[in-house]
Amino acid sequence: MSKRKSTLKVISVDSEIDLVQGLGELVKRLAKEAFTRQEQFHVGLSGGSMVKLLTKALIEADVDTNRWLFYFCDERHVPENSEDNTFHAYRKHWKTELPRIRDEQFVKADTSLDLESCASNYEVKIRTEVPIAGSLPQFDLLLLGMGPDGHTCSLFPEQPESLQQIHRLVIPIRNSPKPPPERITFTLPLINNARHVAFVVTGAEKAKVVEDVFVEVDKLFPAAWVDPKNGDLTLIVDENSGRYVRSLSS
Ligand SMILES: O=C1O[C@H](COP(=O)(O)O)[C@@H](O)[C@H](O)[C@H]1O
Repeated sequence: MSKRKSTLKVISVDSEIDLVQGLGELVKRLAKEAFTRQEQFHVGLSGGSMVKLLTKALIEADVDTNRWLFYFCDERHVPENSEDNTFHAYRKHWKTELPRIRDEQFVKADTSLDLESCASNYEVKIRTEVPIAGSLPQFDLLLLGMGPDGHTCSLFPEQPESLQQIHRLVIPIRNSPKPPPERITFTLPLINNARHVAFVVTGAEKAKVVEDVFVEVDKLFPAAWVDPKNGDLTLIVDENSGRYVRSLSS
């Protein structure tokens, strides 16, 4: 029996140009599908390498983002104008590269609140904005990255208790092994209620963990817990990170 309930689709590409194209096609298709059900397309963003890749993908796909709403699967608890803040990173790029995306399309965390309030306040915003399915908010798409240690969002292998959270949808993270130390993050119940979760993972230093997570489904790695219960799971890898998962690609 498969170790995962969802079916994994692997898109393995040979260049960044192809990766950007594949990501652009995916988001465009999922947005179109969402608009057959509802007025808005609800997308959860990750930080790190995703910022530049998604920016390029949206430009390349030349997609109308007018009715998209952007959320943050995790956020660093730092001032909004800090270089470490994920909203700041997107805003900085999109202001010049995707100027049609408006500030009010971001549903962002209020990092001026204390850490605990920042997490609980963001959960309330998500419960208010995102359509509900099975009593939980259901994102149309979550775009996730994965670190070389197998962390995703701000769920880290050193903090396995964060994977056991069943009541809260957004939790505070203290002493994050990766700086900055204070963050908030989506939890597994929210992540696994999404209609579609897509990981985008690049770089040779992640090849082994990609195998551990997506072939072995080794639960030592938080990313291996991502398994949308009624949704689809896609992995987009480049020639370096995807070295050991070629056999899974369609
Ligand atoms: O700290 C974080 O790291 C992960 C992975 O980042 P990457 O640069 O290795 O792709 C990212 O997905 C997450 O949002 C971020 O807070």
